[in-house]
Amino acid sequence: MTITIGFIGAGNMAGALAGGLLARGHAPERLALSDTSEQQLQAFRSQGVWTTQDNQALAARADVLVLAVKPQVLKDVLKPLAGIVQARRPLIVSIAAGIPAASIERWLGGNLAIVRAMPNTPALVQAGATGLYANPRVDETLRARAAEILGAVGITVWVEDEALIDSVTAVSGSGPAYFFYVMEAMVAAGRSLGLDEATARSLTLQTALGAAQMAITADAGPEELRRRVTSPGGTTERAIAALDAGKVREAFANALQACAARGAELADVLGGQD
Ligand SMILES: NC(=O)C1=CN([C@@H]2O[C@H](COP(=O)(O)OP(=O)(O)OC[C@H]3O[C@@H](n4cnc5c(N)ncnc54)[C@H](O)[C@@H]3O)[C@@H](O)[C@H]2O)C=CC1
Ligand SMILES: O=C(O)[C@@H]1CCC=N1
Repeated sequence: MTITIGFIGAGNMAGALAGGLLARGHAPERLALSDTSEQQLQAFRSQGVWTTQDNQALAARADVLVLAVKPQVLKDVLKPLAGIVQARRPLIVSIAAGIPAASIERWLGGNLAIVRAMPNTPALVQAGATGLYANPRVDETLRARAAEILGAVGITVWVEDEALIDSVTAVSGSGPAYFFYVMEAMVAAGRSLGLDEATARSLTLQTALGAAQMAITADAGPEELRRRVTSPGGTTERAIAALDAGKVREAFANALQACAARGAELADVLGGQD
């Protein structure tokens, strides 16, 4: 891509995405990052990426403007950029959880091509999963461009209903945290069964990796794969019965519901008028 991709906010997710683009061979001089914190920019500047603490200067050179600040500060970050954005008309790619495309468009002066993207932190190890939604002003070329940027760090899927971005957030955006939570619980349980920390940890993590690799490559879905582990009258059966008795499925349903609802709440609280 010969276009310049500019990131506003150079934190965890922007770092992962920019790192993925560099690893894919995107020219460093075609990347630009801005952040109020100079410390966040140093590592990228040393790789030849253009950096600034001035968001206006960043917006003045970006063909694609990736919004990677927290949802709580997005409005204040964008409003001063409306003039420069209206003059340059970059593709806007927002990774901010909850904030509707219409709010972003309004804060930036209207009539803009906007993609909402919901990536996740495994992007840091090129194993990300991103859901994408495009507003009606995004044509096929711009769709391909957005998918190429997010595709540098993992898989991408499109949703055609913006409300489904909150569902994507519930499954994959926040999803890594659920798996880490399960890992924490398994390590702790392994320790209480007499394993030392290092042993419980390495067995847990390798099992998570193996299960994910199997689930991605196998000829069968997770339910069948689970059945193949579960010998009738054996040990796994007892474990799954205990998980069912603990209503773990219901807990996951509630967790994802709460996550998606928080996305909608952020839209109401932070994305409202003005
Ligand atoms: N962390 C995650 O798992 C995911 C985060 N997101 C979204 O990505 C966005 C960024 O999240 P993280 O990277 O985790 O946060 P972060 O806190 O690591 O990065 C945000 C960066 O924005 C900078 N910043 C703050 N005010 C600024 C301003 N006025 N101008 C320029 N830079 C400014 C901060 O210094 C910081 O480096 C959020 O909107 C979040 O909803 C989306 C998917 C997953
Ligand atoms: O927790 C959050 O709000 C962000 C969005 C998805 C993952 N982290």
